[in-house]
Amino acid sequence: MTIRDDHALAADLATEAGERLLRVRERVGFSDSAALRAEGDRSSHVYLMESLARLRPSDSVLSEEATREERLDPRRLKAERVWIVDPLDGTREFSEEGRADWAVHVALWERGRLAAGAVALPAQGRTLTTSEPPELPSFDKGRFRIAVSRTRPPEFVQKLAYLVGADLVPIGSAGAKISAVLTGEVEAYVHAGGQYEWDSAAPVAVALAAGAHASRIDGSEATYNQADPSLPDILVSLPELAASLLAGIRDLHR
Ligand SMILES: Nc1ncnc2c1ncn2[C@@H]1O[C@H](COP(=O)(O)O)[C@@H](OP(=O)(O)O)[C@H]1O
Ligand SMILES: [Mg+2]
Repeated sequence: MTIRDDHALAADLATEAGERLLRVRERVGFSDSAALRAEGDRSSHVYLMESLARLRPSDSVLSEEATREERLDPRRLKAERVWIVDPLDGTREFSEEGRADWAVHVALWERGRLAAGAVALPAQGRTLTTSEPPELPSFDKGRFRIAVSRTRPPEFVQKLAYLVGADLVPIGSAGAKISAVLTGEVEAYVHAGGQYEWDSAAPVAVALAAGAHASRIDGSEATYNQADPSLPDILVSLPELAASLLAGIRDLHR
């Protein structure tokens, strides 16, 4: 692997981790889905940790699959550069044969902001990256589509869809849902009720680089590398839709 810069490194690592996950699916099979999920999470985490230790030895890493002690390591809060990774986002969908809505997330946080990121969608054969952000589709007035969790859709989102004139599209994985906004399968993603920094850091980095709207659902900036990695809600949309979605969410929470 030749390492050009942080954007290229994020893309290369996410893509390679994704190819390894496709091989794990082939090797382990789908008959014992718990075993497949565990092997996918573990092997992808080990690959990303070993690669980052070798290629960026001075940087810190925050990974979903790290131990609690590793995640709470106070050195991360003093570090200038922290890689925030989700080795397998949409673990449930990864373990279901035929599903392509799962992802590998690799983001770099540097001195207070997301500096680079990549989302690999291995079963879709593509990686979205900050080095070459996707060109956003344009939005014509009319009904639009909001991606929601297949298994944990926020309670208010059905009402929100009614209010703003949208249809809900259940998709697994935060990375796959945010990618769906950037590639034109849906126009927005709304989540609330629980999530962590690794679920959104890389896809939000790519969304912002592409010119999409990405924020907390109250409109404030999503901030990363906090002591508590919980980041329970997120809104990503085409820029034209952000104001009406934020207004709708505000009305429903009044
Ligand atoms: N209420 C909640 N609490 C904690 N994590 C949540 C959550 N809802 C979704 N997530 C996490 O966000 C990711 C996308 O979820 P979903 O597919 O339901 O939209 C999943 O990551 P992992 O697959 O990495 O665990 C899932 O665990
Ligand atoms: Mg995740």
